[in-house]
Amino acid sequence: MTESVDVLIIAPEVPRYAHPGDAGADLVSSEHLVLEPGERRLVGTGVSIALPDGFVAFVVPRSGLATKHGITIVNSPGTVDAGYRGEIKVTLLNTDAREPYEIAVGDRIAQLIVMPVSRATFVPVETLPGSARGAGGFGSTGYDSAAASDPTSSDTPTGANA
Ligand SMILES: O=c1ccn([C@H]2C[C@H](O)[C@@H](COP(=O)(O)OP(=O)(O)OP(=O)(O)O)O2)c(=O)[nH]1
Ligand SMILES: [Mg+2]
Repeated sequence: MTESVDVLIIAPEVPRYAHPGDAGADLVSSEHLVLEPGERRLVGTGVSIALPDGFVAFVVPRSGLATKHGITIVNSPGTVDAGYRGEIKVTLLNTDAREPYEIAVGDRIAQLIVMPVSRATFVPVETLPGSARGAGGFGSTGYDSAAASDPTSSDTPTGANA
């Protein structure tokens, strides 16, 4: 599916997909900066978009920057709402304990994933329907590959009448 997205160009270039079939279009830095170890900075991309209603764009890190230089995005995935018309910016963080990281204008610093999104209508209820998982989370299924939830576990309703 190729969605047409209006883009206001301030940056050196339109966000590009490196290869056919890539999910993320690269976002470039519109500024020169040096991220010191442990430093975070809001970095402009020079790009503003108008997503079709019913779509969202996620701002996510590039794996090469993460693996080789410890550069990540504090609020990954950053959420670009369909109604947003401001410049897309990226809150980069240098997680390297020792090395600063220099970014030049035009360097690809993040990637943008455009995808359909549904909006929920939240309906207040007294009790939620039961489920195999129930309220289990945060490591409730254990850690080793052999650990598995008990398939015979009963569905446990939650909420006021639990
Ligand atoms: O990484 C990001 C995340 C968000 N945004 C822009 C697009 C988004 O539509 C708007 C609001 O984002 P979010 O809702 O995450 O921020 P907030 O702190 O809740 O601000 P607001 O009160 O404006 O919603 O900021 C970015 O440019 N980059
Ligand atoms: Mg918000």
